[in-house]
Amino acid sequence: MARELKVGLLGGGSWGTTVASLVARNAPTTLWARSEDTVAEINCDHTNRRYLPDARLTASLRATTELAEAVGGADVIVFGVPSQVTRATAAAIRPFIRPWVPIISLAKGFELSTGKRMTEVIGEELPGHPLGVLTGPNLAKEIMSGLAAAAVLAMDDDVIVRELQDLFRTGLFRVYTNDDPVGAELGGALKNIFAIATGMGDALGAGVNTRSALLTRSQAEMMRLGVALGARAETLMGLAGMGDLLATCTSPQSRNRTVGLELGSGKTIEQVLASMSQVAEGVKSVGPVWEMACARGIELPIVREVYAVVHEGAPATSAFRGLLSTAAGSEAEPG
Ligand SMILES: NC(=O)C1=CN([C@@H]2O[C@H](COP(=O)(O)OP(=O)(O)OC[C@H]3O[C@@H](n4cnc5c(N)ncnc54)[C@H](OP(=O)(O)O)[C@@H]3O)[C@@H](O)[C@H]2O)C=CC1
Ligand SMILES: O=C(CO)COP(=O)(O)O
Repeated sequence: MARELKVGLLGGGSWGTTVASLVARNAPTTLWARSEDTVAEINCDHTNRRYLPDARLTASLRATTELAEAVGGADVIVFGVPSQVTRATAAAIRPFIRPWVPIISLAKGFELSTGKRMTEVIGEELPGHPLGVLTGPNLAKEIMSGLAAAAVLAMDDDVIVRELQDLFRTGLFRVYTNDDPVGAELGGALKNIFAIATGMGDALGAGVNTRSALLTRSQAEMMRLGVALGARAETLMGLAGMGDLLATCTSPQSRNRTVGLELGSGKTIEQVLASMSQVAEGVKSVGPVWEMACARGIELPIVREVYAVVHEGAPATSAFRGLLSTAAGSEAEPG
């Protein structure tokens, strides 16, 4: 079944290119990137050195700068652009896509202006399409270097999700189905904020005990807000939540953790962003997430401290003083 489907994937960065290369092993796949150089390199050399310096891509993967060519004949569309350009990209493909084609989102962020999840944004711009997310502890460069990984493909429709599972999986990329797309999407987006916190702590010399406490309390914050926003707790305990939290908070490859490391070393957020050429979604997500928590009266001490460093110019050292000064009551309570 999967071999008969044509796939159009939007986004020629680290993750869009990685997923396109995996899917191209299973089905004809066309990747859209806005850069002519990236497209020419993928088609001629089967590489995308700017984002995946050492990776060799599946030779059958085709790339184009034309949206119509990527999505016009596609049976499945995959969104791999950063969250803040997802709405514009969805609007731009509207004239070209066929009705009822399933759309899978890879992005792990919230829209800055609305606080919406990416499948909400895509659904508003492209109504009438089955929507899903592919997410989990999936560092692009690791996967392209041939190391095994696992992900969840989450959709409300359990027939479509099983048909699409075969598109994404390979021998080393295990794809589990999941019927809680809201929870899977929230887990992937929320963990980025905690990776910034972990990076700050590591830069300040946190020990293994401290980091373990921070990760565990991060998981508790993810559960508190995630469940209030409609996630199922078991989804947040799985690959899309706990799994991705562990990967992103501990890997030197994580861009969000790197942002935290740099903030912890004393740089301002402006200096950190000026030195980065890749997206770290947690920087934009922390504002909407903090607002959602405040609006619901949900206490998230770690998110509060990351917000203060990113948006209010507070030093990372004061974030840790702030966390330590929060009274430790019952483990079931915030703090
Ligand atoms: N990297 C990873 O390991 C993983 C990332 N993700 C998620 O995937 C999403 C994409 O991240 P990733 O691929 O890593 O990002 P990268 O920073 O590696 O690449 C960003 C891509 O977006 C493109 N882009 C930027 N602005 C625009 C725009 N205005 N219109 C169209 N395209 C644009 C860039 O194009 P150009 O090169 O022309 O600037 C580039 O192709 C994020 O939400 C991320 O959280 C999820 C799992 C793993
Ligand atoms: O989502 C990711 C791993 O699952 C990638 O994390 P970063 O965006 O922090 O690199």
